[in-house]
Parts: sequence; C-alpha cells; structure tokens
Amino acid sequence: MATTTTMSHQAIGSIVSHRPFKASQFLKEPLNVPMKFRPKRFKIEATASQISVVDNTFLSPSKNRPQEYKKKSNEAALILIRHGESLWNEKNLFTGCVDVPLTQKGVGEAIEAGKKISNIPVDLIFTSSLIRAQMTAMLAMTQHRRKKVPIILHNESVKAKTWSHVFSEETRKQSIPVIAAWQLNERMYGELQGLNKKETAERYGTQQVHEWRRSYEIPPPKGESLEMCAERAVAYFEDNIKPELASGNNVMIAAHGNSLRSIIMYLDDLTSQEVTTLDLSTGVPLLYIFKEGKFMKRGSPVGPTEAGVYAYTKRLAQYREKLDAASQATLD
Ligand SMILES: O=C(O)[C@@H](CO)OP(=O)(O)O
Repeated sequence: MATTTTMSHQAIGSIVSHRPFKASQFLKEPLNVPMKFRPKRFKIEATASQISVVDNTFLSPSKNRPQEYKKKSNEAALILIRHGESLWNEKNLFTGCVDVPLTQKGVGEAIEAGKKISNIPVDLIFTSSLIRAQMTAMLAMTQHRRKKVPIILHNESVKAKTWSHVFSEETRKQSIPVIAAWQLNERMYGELQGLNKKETAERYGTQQVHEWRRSYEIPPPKGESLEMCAERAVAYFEDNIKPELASGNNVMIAAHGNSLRSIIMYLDDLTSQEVTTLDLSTGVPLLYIFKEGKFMKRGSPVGPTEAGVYAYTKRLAQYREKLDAASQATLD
C-alpha cells in the first residue's frame, strides 16, 4: 500500500521552493508492469499529478502523433542520455523529482553529448517532465547534423494538442516530436530530497546511504527504491517506446540517473545485484540497436566529439554517408 507523506522543507541551499505533496498522489493509477518489475513489498500505483510541470500523460504517444511519423525498418537506434550536471548535482544534494535546471557545466555537457550523437538518426525524443532532462535533449539536438527542430507535443487539452502539432509538410520534415513523460522522471528520493549527500553519509553511515542510492530493493525514507522506479519507467518504455523502435523509429531518451538505470537493467537483463554497480555519468550518450526484438549495446563514446567509438551498423553508416553527402553538396 502506498504511504502518505507530506514532504518537509529540508533543502540545504535550495533554489526551488517545494510545495508539500502527498506521496499517495504520486502513487495512484495502476500500471501494467512486466512480471520482473512487479513489486514485492507493495503495489506501486502512479499518477503524474505532483511531479510534472509539463504534465503530458501520453499513454500511447504513437496514437497521438500524425500517421506520417510512422515508418518501417528492421532496425532502429536507441540513444539514452542522462541529463547534464544540474544545480543540485553541483551542490551534491539529493534531487529526485525536484525540478532543477542545468548548470553552465551541464549546458556544456549537453552540447558535447549532442556532438557525439550528431551522426545518429533521431526520429522521436522522449524526455522526463523535468527541466534538466528537457534542456539536455534540446541542447543536444542543436548539434545534430540533420538540424531538425525538436517540438514538444502537448496533450493537456484539445487546444494544446492542436497547437503543438505541426501541419505543413515542410515543417514536419524539419521537426522531431518530443514527448515529455513523468514516468521517466528521476526516482522520488523522499525525505532525502534537498539533503547534502556527504552530510547524509556522515549522519547515517556510508553503507546505509550507499544502499539507499544504489540498491535495487531498498527505498530511501519515504521515497522510491530503484525497483519502484522501474515499475513506472520500464512499463512506460515497454508500452510506449519499444513499439516505436519496433516500427523502425530511431529514439532518443533524455532522462535521469535512476530512471535510466532501471531501463538499462531491463535492456541488458542485469540482476538486482549487478545493477548496484551501474552508475551513469552526466551527459554521456549510450547507443543501443533494436533489431529482431533484441537490444544490442553499441557502446558509448569516450572522445570529446566523435561518435566513432560506437560500433556502427550498416544502416547507421549509410545514414552518416547521407549526411556527409548533404554537407558536401552544401559546400559545392
Ligand atoms: O540526487 C539524485 O536525484 C540522484 C541523481 O543525481 O542521485 P543518486 O546518484 O544518489 O541516485
């Protein structure tokens, strides 16, 4: 059963005012969760009500997008990016679902991430509803060689939906739909949100804090364990993102350390023990190829700009050749 908690103002160096909210609000609509991610201790139920500023509950994004976006191919690229450094990463504070923007360094990381994926096709972007992930997606796309414009598809009302949809063929070709989903938000860190990580370790012990931060099953006080985060993030991935990949659409997901850890656990079939050592750096894009129902990891670039350390597939190499030919034609 979901607990009901009112969050207190405990932030050290807080830059965002917290509105007290009830954890039960966060835990409402039952989700269709795969067996592996079914909770052992209690049934997670979730709603977007408290987390999002941009509250786009696209339960089925593909149904909300024009038919023309859909296309067929037997493989698709999946890029995962953890957002760049946020103001609370910089201050070493537990952030969770508090909506904090990027630092200047984070902006730079997002731009560098964009350079690394600038040769990889992106047809559709999923972000969380938090600004640090959305900033990262938008900044990264400014570097893409295809120069498409990311446009957030709003679904809060009929008007918002109409206004955010693009109409002319020309505009459609030059845009990438962006779907902001609260299910991809960072795990809710409960009573730790706003606390300094080092001070918390000094107070509760390094081992305890490590378990709160990296274990699969142990939730931080009044927050979500990784397992609980997986319930919504992986269910969203299976219901909304995997079908896009299966249709041949290349997808980028800009999200968070823990929502992405839960998705990577699913993609790489990691055990609850293995996932404890998985730690994602800010602004480093990971590439997967989805083919014949399977996810294949293609690496992560380590160099400052080039995506060359990705193991390109034939299709990705062809895409890059097309981009090269288009740049050459512009120069000629
Ligand atoms: O504070 C947070 O929300 C997360 C990600 O920054 O921290 P951690 O690395 O402890 O999961």
